[in-house]
Order: sequence, then C-alpha cells, then structure tokens
Amino acid sequence: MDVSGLVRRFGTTTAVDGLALRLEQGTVLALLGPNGAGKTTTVEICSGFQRADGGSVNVLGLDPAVHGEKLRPRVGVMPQGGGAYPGVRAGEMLALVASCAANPLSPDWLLDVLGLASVARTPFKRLSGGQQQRLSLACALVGRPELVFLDEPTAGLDPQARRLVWELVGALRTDGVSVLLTTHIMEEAEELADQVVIIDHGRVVAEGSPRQLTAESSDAARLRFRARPGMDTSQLCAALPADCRIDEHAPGAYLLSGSIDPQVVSAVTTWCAQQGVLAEELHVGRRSLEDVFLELTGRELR
Ligand SMILES: Nc1ncnc2c1ncn2[C@@H]1O[C@H](COP(=O)(O)OP(=O)(O)OP(=O)(O)O)[C@@H](O)[C@H]1O
Repeated sequence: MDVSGLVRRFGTTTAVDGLALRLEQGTVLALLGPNGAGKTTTVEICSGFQRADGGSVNVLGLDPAVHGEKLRPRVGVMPQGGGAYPGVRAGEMLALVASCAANPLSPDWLLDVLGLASVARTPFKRLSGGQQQRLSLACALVGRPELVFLDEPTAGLDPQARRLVWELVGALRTDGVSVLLTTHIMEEAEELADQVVIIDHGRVVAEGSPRQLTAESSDAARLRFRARPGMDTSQLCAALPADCRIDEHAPGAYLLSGSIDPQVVSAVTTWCAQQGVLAEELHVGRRSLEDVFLELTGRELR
C-alpha cells in the first residue's frame, strides 16, 4: 500500500496534511500519534470510508475511492469503536460478513479462537465492550483479507485478550497478510510493528523500525527508577555530571538522561538511601518508544 501527499480537511481543520506512508506486503505498520493527529481519518481514507481532498492512495494496486467494490473482498477493516446492528447475535453477525466473502474462514472456528463461542447467541448490544471488540476483529478477518486495517484493535481489552490479538497479528504477518494498525500502546507498537510511523497534526514526524526510532543519536543512556512522588532532586542533580538531567515525568517515575556511568548510578542510589526511600525498578538502558513519542509530540494534553 502506498499513500502520498494525502490531504483531508474538515472546515478550517486540516486533519491530514500531506501524509506519505508505505506498507510493504506481509509486514505490520503501526501508525502512532496523539489524539486528533489524523490516524483514524487516514485509515478511513485508505479503507475507502472517506474521500481525500488531495494526494493519492494505492491499496493492492487500486484506488479505494474509485475501486471500493473491488477492494472490499480483499481487505479487512476493524473500525474504531466497532459497530453492528444492535439486535443481531454475535454468531449471526459473523456469518453474515462471512457470506459476503469468496472463501471465508469458518465463523465457528474464528468465534472459538477469539473466545466468543459461549456468546455466539448473545445480541451484539449485550456483549461486553471487549467482546464487541473481538467480534469486530473476527469480522475483519473472516474473509481471509490480503490487507487488514485495525484502528486501535486492543483498546479496552483485558491483558489476556490483548495478548491474543498480538498473537493473531503475528500469525497474519506469517501468512503474508499486510497489517496497518493504530494504537496508543507503545509496547504494542514495539512488539508488533516492522515499521512505525509517528504522525502529528496530520504530518509524519518520524518513521522507522522500533529499533531505529529508539536508537540513541548520541551514546547518552537513560536511567529510570520509581520512588516517592515529588522528591526535590536539585541536590542530586548538583552532584551529577553537568550534562545529566533528571525529570519526574509521571508521579514517582524519575528519568535521568545524560552520561550515565557507574558513579552516576551509585550517586542516585546513595541519594535515595539518604532520603530514606528505596529506588525501585531501577533500569539503565536505551530510550523507549514512549520517550521518543513524547519528545516528538510534546507532553501537553490534546
Ligand atoms: N467528520 C469530522 N468532522 C470534523 N472534524 C473531524 C471529523 N473527523 C475528524 N475530524 C477532526 O480531524 C482531526 C483528526 O481526527 P482523527 O479522528 O483522524 O484523529 P486520531 O489521530 O484518530 O485521534 P484519536 O487518537 O483521538 O482517535 C481532529 O481534529 C478531529 O477533530
């Protein structure tokens, strides 16, 4: 799939502003971005649910705005928030979607894999939020698609169901299916994606494999630890090398960046001991995808 120069406006808002993406066959691309960055709009244009105001989209060699009918049997879509006729039973819904496909997977098998066999006769509106999500995923996969769009596939899922979705995405990739997913869970992108694209204000701000994105531009490492929230770290900072910086980026979560050497680690633990606190989850390593994401898109709420 290839997207270039994509533009979508809503009144005075430019939701997508010249976006370019490339999803290679049989790979997983994670589209990340803060709330309102333009992820869902992009996915909806690529999957043929919205028209673009500019740019080009090529999905499996076709333009979704022109060849929606031809594309529909070849792609699977799990929209954000799912959706179905409220009164339809879970099993009926999946059977209905399967009946539109040339060579569908067995709906019963898929219900079983997704842990929905026991609610096959339950009306959609009576399913729990997580069950609705899983049914929506089943509907996206039942037609054996060549390419799947998953808009926040694990939002609202419990840890077991999230792992199951991760396994399914891994299995799709092994089968040569291309996957475009959006997520706010950085760990999910690190775990699943071959390629990560971070967007903000409808534009690409960074892209690469999770490893490329988290590789340090210098040899500066990070030291993280958890301790009592709100500690005054100015004294600690004064005792560290000049290029070291310490931030409490969430209550009780401290992040020290700069030249981290054994003396710095020792200074941190000694200082914590002097404060009478235990430095928990002390970890020295490269920056995480979440660090990169926050550096690029800022820390303020959208
Ligand atoms: N139908 C619409 N009418 C008006 N504005 C819209 C419409 N759809 C999206 N927008 C606006 O376009 C921008 C991008 O929205 P979009 O839903 O694509 O963001 P997102 O990255 O998917 O966000 P989230 O992470 O919250 O799901 C937002 O400012 C949103 O308010």
